[in-house]
Amino acid sequence: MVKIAPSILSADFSKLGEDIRSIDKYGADMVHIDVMDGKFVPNISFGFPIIKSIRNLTDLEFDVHLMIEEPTRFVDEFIDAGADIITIHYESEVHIDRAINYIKSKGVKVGLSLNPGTPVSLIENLIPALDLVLIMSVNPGFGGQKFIPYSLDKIKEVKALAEKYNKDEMMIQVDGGVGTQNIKEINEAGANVVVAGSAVFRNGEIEKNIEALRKAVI
Ligand SMILES: O=C(CO)[C@@H](O)[C@H](O)COP(=O)(O)O
Ligand SMILES: [Co+2]
Repeated sequence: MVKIAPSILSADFSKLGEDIRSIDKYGADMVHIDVMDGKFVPNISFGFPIIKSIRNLTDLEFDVHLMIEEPTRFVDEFIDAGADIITIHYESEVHIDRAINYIKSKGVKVGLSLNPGTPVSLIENLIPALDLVLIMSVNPGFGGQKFIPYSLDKIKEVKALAEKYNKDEMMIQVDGGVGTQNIKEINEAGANVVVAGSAVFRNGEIEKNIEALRKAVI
């Protein structure tokens, strides 16, 4: 069963607490939290205070996606704010292996994200250390973009590496442009977690939208 991680970047921030309770109530599997610094990506989203303010609203895992330069600088603060999974971008650290090991040493799950233009082959040696690989199916920075079709090939490549290194429990997560129109083929390609922002929060119809995603993957 594919897991659904709503991206709160698309939530209604005038009632964020209500939206967090709704995604929990209507069956989300984790909360995807997109942190953007305006440098690594051309957008700025939110940081520690927002994450702290919603932490006690749900027991769902906080899946924190760091689209920031040199994320290792702030790992401790994101953990203090409530992160359960910290995903950093391959492109955001010179010594990505050290960054991964540092996050692991803190006892939280570690994910590695690849931009659409970054080949899967570059991360093969890192697979054994990872709890999650995040395949960006849009160029990072904004919700509501269109799914990039060749992402399906990258999902299959990551799936093959997970099998090669006996990482059956590794999360293969896809992020960007996921909806009822493509969730089934994304899951069949090998993804076991999908991030969905606009597809979940569209028109504020959270229950209906999550149900439609669940139905579309059957
Ligand atoms: O990390 C990102 C964007 O950079 C994603 O998590 C988006 O926020 C997903 O939004 P949709 O494409 O599902 O609307
Ligand atoms: Co994201």
